[in-house]
Amino acid sequence: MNQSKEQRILNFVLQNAVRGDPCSVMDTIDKYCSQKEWAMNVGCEKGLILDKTVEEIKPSVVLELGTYCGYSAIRIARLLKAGARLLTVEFNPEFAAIAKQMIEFAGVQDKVNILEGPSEEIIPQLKKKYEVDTLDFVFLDHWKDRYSPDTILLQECNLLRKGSVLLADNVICPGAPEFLKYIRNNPSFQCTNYPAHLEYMEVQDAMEKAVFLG
Ligand SMILES: O=c1[nH]cnc2c(O)c(F)c(-c3ccc(F)cc3)c(-c3ccc(F)cc3)c12
Ligand SMILES: [Mg+2]
Repeated sequence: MNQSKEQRILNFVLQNAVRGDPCSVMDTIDKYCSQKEWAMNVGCEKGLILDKTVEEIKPSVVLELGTYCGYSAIRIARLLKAGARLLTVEFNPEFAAIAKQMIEFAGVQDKVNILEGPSEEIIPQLKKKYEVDTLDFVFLDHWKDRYSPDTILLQECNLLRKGSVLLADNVICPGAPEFLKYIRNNPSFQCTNYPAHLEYMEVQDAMEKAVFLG
């Protein structure tokens, strides 16, 4: 049975990156996806915006929606302080299996917990099943139509506290107009837009940061 693109990306990393070196894994994925096969990793330009946000917040508990191959999970986990943890949600079991291997190869598995399933089912379980009190940082990178319902769900589940930061990928390409309308018109959020480019392409994209004001 021929391999998936995601399996090819993993194999390229296993053969070319340095085990236990997160930057080497990120660089190797970026190399493969810019030179051989495009894939929807956040990439290096938007990845820098993600890095700066994580470094600014110094979060203890992070939620990522949309693991894919684990690129941004590795990107975030490498910056987390001792004892801090990343919960990353992926509904596609093939992607989750690839991400698990990618995260282990990078050596950040002790900081990362991959939760397989739809975000709308997992978010309500975070407090009781995953012992989360509140989230310091949420990276939305799953499916644009889920951005606003999941943001509402996070609030309903009391998972946000004053100062919790949301960062959403792809608000221009493919675009999340409903989310932008919701979050920018909501007095409980302070929004900032970060123009960038679609990963590995010369196409406009942007990330939106939203700080929960409580
Ligand atoms: O779905 C996504 N989740 C997270 N990040 C994504 C991302 O960073 C992307 F760049 C794209 C993208 C954008 C433009 C394009 F042409 C192809 C894919 C997608 C995406 C959008 C529509 C789909 F039908 C499938 C994938 C996603
Ligand atoms: Mg994305």
